[in-house]
Amino acid sequence: MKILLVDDSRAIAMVTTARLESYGHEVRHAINGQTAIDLFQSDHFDLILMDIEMPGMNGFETTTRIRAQEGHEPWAWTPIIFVTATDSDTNLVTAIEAGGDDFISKSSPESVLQAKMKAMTRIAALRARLAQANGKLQDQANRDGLTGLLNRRAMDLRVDSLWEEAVRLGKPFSLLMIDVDNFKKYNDHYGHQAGDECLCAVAACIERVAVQANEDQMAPGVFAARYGGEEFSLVIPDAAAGVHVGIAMAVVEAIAALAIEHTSNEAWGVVTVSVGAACVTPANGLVKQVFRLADELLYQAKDAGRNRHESN
Ligand SMILES: Nc1nc2c(ncn2[C@@H]2O[C@H](COP(=O)(O)OP(=O)(O)OP(=O)(O)O)[C@@H](O)[C@H]2O)c(=O)[nH]1
Repeated sequence: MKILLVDDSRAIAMVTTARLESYGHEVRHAINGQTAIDLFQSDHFDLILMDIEMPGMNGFETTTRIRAQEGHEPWAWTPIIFVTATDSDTNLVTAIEAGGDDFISKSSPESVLQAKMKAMTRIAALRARLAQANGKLQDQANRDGLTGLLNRRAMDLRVDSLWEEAVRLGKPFSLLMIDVDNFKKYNDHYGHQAGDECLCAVAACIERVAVQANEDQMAPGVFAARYGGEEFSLVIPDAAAGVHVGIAMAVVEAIAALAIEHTSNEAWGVVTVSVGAACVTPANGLVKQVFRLADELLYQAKDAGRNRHESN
């Protein structure tokens, strides 16, 4: 385990560190409460061993502050064991109230410290697995099950905060609505399963355009999402005026270049998309107006014959 040892006595800290290292743990020492908080902010620990009596900020207050910091992160909980010379019931109650998990006396035999470390190692391993599982679940909740792109809910959440920032800083904000042309006919002709595969290929292609635009520094932070059905979005949070037009053009060309056969998309014979590309600069008003504008432009692209983009 990686342990943060908080103790105002260098001599005691040296002895404890040597013991813990001999059990195979990695130890960082904080000489006071503030240093402990600073280290906690900049590093990750599996366990904190916290002295109670320290000059200035004592162990209880340090713990309360650490817990307050953890409160900002869902699922974060670092076990804290108080280590003290005064092994009183009052100390135990205060320790738990302050957010501690256990209590050990400085006079405890080595075997007790060793046993507690074993128990904490198990908890640390469990926490790591839980954090990993939660991360995976969180990611799954944000992804569209078919295409793997961000889903509508995750996109809306991101758009809300990006829009707020763009309005606050007076930055441009662009949005592309991308719709597969004559997709009902594709399903009718090739079947629903083939339709699903086609949507996956289209999604991957849109994602590639987004990654490329990011890598080229053309549109930092651009991301793709499945808006719903056969409709996708590209959100461009901050790009120079006109960049949305270039990206819209790139999407239209890249999808046609996939050359996925679609005989009922008569003018082209392959799968194509239409794109409505809206840019508001500087961002102002409500974000739903940008969606409405992108939708209007998309319908103009459909009316004008499909396999094209319309931009403002
Ligand atoms: N295979 C498959 N089809 C889907 C999925 N989601 C939506 N669709 C189909 O997408 C089709 C969309 O049809 P329409 O809204 O009529 O649009 P369109 O045929 O693409 O015509 P235009 O948009 O005018 O070019 C419908 O047939 C939906 O069933 C999906 O996840 N998988």
